[in-house]
Amino acid sequence: MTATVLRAARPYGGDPVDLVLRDGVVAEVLPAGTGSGSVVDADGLVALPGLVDLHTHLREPGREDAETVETGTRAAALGGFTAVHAMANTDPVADTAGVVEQVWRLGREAGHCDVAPVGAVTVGLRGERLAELGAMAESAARVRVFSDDGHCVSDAVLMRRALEYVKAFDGVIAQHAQEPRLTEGAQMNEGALSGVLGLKGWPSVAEESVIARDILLTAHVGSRLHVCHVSTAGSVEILRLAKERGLAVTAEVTPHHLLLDEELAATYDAVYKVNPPLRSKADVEALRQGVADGTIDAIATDHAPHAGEDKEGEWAHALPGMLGLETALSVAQLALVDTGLLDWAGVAERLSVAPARIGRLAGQGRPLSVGEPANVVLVDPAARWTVDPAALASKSRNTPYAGRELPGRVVATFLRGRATVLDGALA
Ligand SMILES: NC(=O)N[C@@H](CC(=O)O)C(=O)O
Repeated sequence: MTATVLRAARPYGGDPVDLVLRDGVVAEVLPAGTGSGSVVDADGLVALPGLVDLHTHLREPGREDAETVETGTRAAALGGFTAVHAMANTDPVADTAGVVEQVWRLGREAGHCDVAPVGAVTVGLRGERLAELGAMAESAARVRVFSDDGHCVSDAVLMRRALEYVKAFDGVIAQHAQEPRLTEGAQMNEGALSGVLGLKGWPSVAEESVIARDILLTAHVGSRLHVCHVSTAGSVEILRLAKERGLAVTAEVTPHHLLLDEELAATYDAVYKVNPPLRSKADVEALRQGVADGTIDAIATDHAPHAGEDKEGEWAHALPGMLGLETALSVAQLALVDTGLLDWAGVAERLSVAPARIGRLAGQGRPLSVGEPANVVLVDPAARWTVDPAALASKSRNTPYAGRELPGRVVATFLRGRATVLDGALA
């Protein structure tokens, strides 16, 4: 097979080299300008391992009007991702081997990136009895991450059983930490602003109390817990304590919680309505620090496409959720790299290495060294682009960054040596 030479690419932002991709792996790492093969000019571009998303809503089956596996994974590749975890809150819910295999197969057929289906923890996400976790783990989809995302596994006995069950196949329970009674009817962050705007508040303690309980349960049964989209300073503090004790807990934060805050609710534009809600400026700062010091292991998009009618009209009636796949790397650069909190190696760790490790995805999140799978993204950190919702590959338009200029552009993405994106467009 002809080699592809990523000419003068800068792995992790370091010195330029020629990365030679052949037969699906990084075949050689040579002095810049010396590799031979089909050349991609990567001068000035940062090379990172292909990004891995722990939290993507692909909406298929059930809401193909908002997204499909094909359109969602296309958006993923354009965002620099070589693998995504597809959330289970589909219709039907991904709570059986049949549904997760269907999603996994659709991902293979689309071919834009690997799709790792997430299995539901409970049947129908109803929080009443465990789904067939073992059958999903043993299916062709090889499920390792289980989540009732959008719904919290609030029953302590069920949560304990789920944590115990997944130990058998090294699975992880990804908890959407939201105490249901404390968040009934909640619309935005609880605080002075929610009072002023007349929108029912979602208190931080609704998230923090579940995280604290789950950490204790995990420690008790000796299992693995992952906390989805952490959004408060208090959650970061609890996670920091748990990690100091060496507990097997990991956590993710979304790009939007690292950049946007609750003041956007004052627009009453439901594009800013999301679950968990945008928080205070102090929370945003604590989340950034948490990512920088490793308390938060991963950045995960929570890409949540919604059809136009579900986001129009009154805030209280709109569905929560924002697009994320095509802007994640740019937002990470803006919030973390350009602020000096993280270098490119840190970005690779949070957006590729850690999510692959947490999801137990073989062949993803690997170093850019000889013999490793050639999953690579090339990003131009000097580029600037203005987000045009109509130009996104996602089937939905609910980006919170419409009209906003962002730094950093994905130039190319390679999945096992094959270009899925070249010159910023689908290959
Ligand atoms: N994150 C979101 O705001 N929305 C999620 C589900 C959810 O977490 O409520 C979705 O599926 O749209």
